[in-house]
Amino acid sequence: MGYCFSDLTAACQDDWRAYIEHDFVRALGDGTLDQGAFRHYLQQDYLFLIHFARAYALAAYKSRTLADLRQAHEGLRAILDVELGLHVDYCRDWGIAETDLAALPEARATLAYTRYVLDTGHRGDLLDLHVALAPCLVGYGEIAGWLKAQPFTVRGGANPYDAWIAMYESDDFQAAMGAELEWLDARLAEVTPRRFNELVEVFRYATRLEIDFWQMGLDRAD
Ligand SMILES: Cc1ncc(CO)c(N)n1
Repeated sequence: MGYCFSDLTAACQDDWRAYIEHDFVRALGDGTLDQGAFRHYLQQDYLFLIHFARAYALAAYKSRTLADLRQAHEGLRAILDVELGLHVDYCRDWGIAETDLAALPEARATLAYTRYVLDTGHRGDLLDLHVALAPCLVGYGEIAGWLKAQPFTVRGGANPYDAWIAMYESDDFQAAMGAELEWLDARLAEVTPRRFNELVEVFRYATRLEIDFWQMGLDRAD
């Protein structure tokens, strides 16, 4: 006993690295990503963020303490007031209007990932739901840090994706990731080996679905 978040990534190391170091991420870093692929990703990410917000509403419903309820409320507020607002502005800069976003058909990879998270939350408890959400929040924070450390990463005006990287390396996003890690470490410290193995499976599926999400962008898959 006495698990922590890094035990989850260690238990699915190959999938975790394949997600963090995906070709989509590398091409964002060196600025060579196909712009049509990025636009497709941005559109699907709008739909993703709407379901991500719903998952925090589910976390509120699943909360047994006032502290957990407040945390879920803050997560939902941050997605609605900050992340989705930034996303809509950012899409506009890429020539995608908000009215177009609202009418988008959902790609299968978006559907699979978001509904997996919501289903995991419905059938499980708050910890299952947080573990299913961890690849999103912790993963993107780690991706920003990984890109920063890569020699091929181009920053500033020479990289059309610089603002995307900056969003996830921002103090706000990194602080949200830190708070989530703290919450997960406290809960994982108390689980049995059997429960930990169940959570590893949830984490592995969610990580694989994040890999599929990057690939969906690269392939412009519907
Ligand atoms: C698919 C996906 N995962 C994670 C994040 C980070 O919030 C995002 N915006 N999109």
